[in-house]
Amino acid sequence: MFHQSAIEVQESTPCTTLIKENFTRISLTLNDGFSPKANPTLNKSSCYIFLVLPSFVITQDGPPAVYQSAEGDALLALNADFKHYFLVRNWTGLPCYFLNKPPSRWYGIQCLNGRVTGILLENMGLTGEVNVHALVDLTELSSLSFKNNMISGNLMDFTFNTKLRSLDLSDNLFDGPVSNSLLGLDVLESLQLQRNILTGPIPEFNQQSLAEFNVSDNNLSGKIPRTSFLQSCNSSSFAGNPGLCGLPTLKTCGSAYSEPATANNNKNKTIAGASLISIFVVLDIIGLVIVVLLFYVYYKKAKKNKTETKEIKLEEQENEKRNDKIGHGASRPAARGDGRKLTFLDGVEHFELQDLLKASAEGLGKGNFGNVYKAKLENGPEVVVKRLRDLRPLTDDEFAKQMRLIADLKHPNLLPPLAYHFSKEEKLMIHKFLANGNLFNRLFGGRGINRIPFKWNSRLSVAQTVARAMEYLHLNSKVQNAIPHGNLKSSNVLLDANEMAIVSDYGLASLIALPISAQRMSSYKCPEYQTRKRISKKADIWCYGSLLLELLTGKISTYSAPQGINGVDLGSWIHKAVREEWTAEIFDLEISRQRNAGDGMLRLLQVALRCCDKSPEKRPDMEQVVREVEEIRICESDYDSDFSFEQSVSA
Ligand SMILES: Nc1ncnc2c1ncn2[C@@H]1O[C@H](COP(=O)(O)OP(=O)(O)OP(=O)(O)O)[C@@H](O)[C@H]1O
Repeated sequence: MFHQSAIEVQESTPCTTLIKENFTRISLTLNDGFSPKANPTLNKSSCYIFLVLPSFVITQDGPPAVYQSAEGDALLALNADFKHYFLVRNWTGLPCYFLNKPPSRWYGIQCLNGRVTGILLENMGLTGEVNVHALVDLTELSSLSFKNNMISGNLMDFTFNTKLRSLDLSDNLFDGPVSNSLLGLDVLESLQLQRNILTGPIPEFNQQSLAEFNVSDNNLSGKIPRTSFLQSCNSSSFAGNPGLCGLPTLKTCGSAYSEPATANNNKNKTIAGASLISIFVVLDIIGLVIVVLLFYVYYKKAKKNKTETKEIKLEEQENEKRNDKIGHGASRPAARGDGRKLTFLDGVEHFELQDLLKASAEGLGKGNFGNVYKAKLENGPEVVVKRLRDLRPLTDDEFAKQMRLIADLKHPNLLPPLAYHFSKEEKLMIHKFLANGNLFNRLFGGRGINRIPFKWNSRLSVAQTVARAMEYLHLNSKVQNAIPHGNLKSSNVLLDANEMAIVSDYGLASLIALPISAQRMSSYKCPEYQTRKRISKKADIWCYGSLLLELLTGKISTYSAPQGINGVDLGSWIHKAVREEWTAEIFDLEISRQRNAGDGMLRLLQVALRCCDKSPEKRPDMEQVVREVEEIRICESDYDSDFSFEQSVSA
């Protein structure tokens, strides 16, 4: 039983203040969309607080529980770090509020008795840095998974999460050391930290509870501690950390990692040490002189940097003001200093960086490597400006060389860069603007009543032109140490005014640091990279096959799904469909109804499946692919009729 009373809140009364001042423990019953943190002041007409007495929530499936505002606040702070459009809309109201079924409506949050016990936010493309202290108030947390996102920053402090059993932060961009606070988690059963950018030594994990442990593919270094738990792990748990040594890996450690001294050799060391004291005194003096010198140099440098930072800030403010003046919401690229110039790859200066900054700009989207803007130059063309971030450290010359190599690839179905800008603060690529959008949107966007059908002939033509462009790249690319395209997917196939496919975003793999390209580029999603960390130009072929599967099925593939959208593992799905003989459902209805399309669709499907073969060696090369897709004839008539499957798919 509980009693309700309602008080009307004065206009502009901060709800949090009211709660704190009047009641020690209260529960709130409010409309969705309320969050004490997000809406500290509520409107008089919309804010009624129903006090629930006694002061705890009666849960329907457990003992009474107190609403933990600190837990709610901790989750909202996480939400603010991620700024994920879905979570921002979904995490409203109160988490773990049990008066209504289902008990928790916050996506990814598990609750028990009104407390947060689990956070499962996997494969969502989450970005941002999580505060190190983000979890201190989530003391009932038993499982946490941020698996396969793009979260960066140091690992969190887990000191207060003593009930944590399962922690999965794999496939992210966490850097810095493995937190020692993990050693205090006595019930931890599974720790998955693989495929991040963690550095430093492995702490001495030895909890009895631990059953699963993986820190592979980071940048960890030093000798693996000789605790019984770590020594019982398989060497694959440590693989892909070039700096790690000692058992269970096969890499022996050099003398720098020798065992701690025993009592016996301590004695010897003491004797030898006495004779070395005088040497150390001399070395100390030399060291002191070096330290003083270093301080002096550092001080001079810091002073210089401070002046430079101030200059940059002033310049950015100036740019922002200028953008405001011409009324553009998007924060656009700023550039400064000596590098205040654009380099045109055809050798002719068409406009200046300043013209670009003055032009009216419109955000086109946020790619995996930075924001993309359309800029309309005064009396000039419309261009696309791509701000590149997360590049590996490159000199001016290295960047210029890669740009030149990319620009030298000339084919009617490739979109070369027009110009670039390289400075310490900003790396930009400029392309011609193509007005008809990209293949991803053409295939999957606007599937409503007003949709203009994307007919078989157009799809086949896209398949053929993309194949030709890819063949050219494979035969001519000289971009160093990288697969020729590296990021082929439907959003990187643009359409010109005649729906002709133009392939973009090629050759960038050489500019991006490996852990980042492995996270974000479509070619790294191929099976051989997922299982064995192997990558070759055959990954491009796999991407091409995956693109064909999207064209044929009208379904979004996991390999190209943008952040926040779930795709389908199309290769497995089709094999299942073939096995279970419901082949007619494989093809997108928009094309399967078309007369004469059947034979061509089946042949293209066979090419696609061979390109997607799990074994890279069995995939055809691009020349062979071009021959096969060009043999498929464009239909003379492109009208709809019932198409029945007389042939079976032999995959
Ligand atoms: N030259 C262009 N003309 C028209 N639209 C473009 C052009 N270049 C990019 N776009 C559009 O801008 C958006 C962002 O492009 P971008 O290539 O950065 O991101 P993405 O393809 O989603 O991911 P990735 O960074 O992995 O390539 C996409 O919708 C893309 O189609």
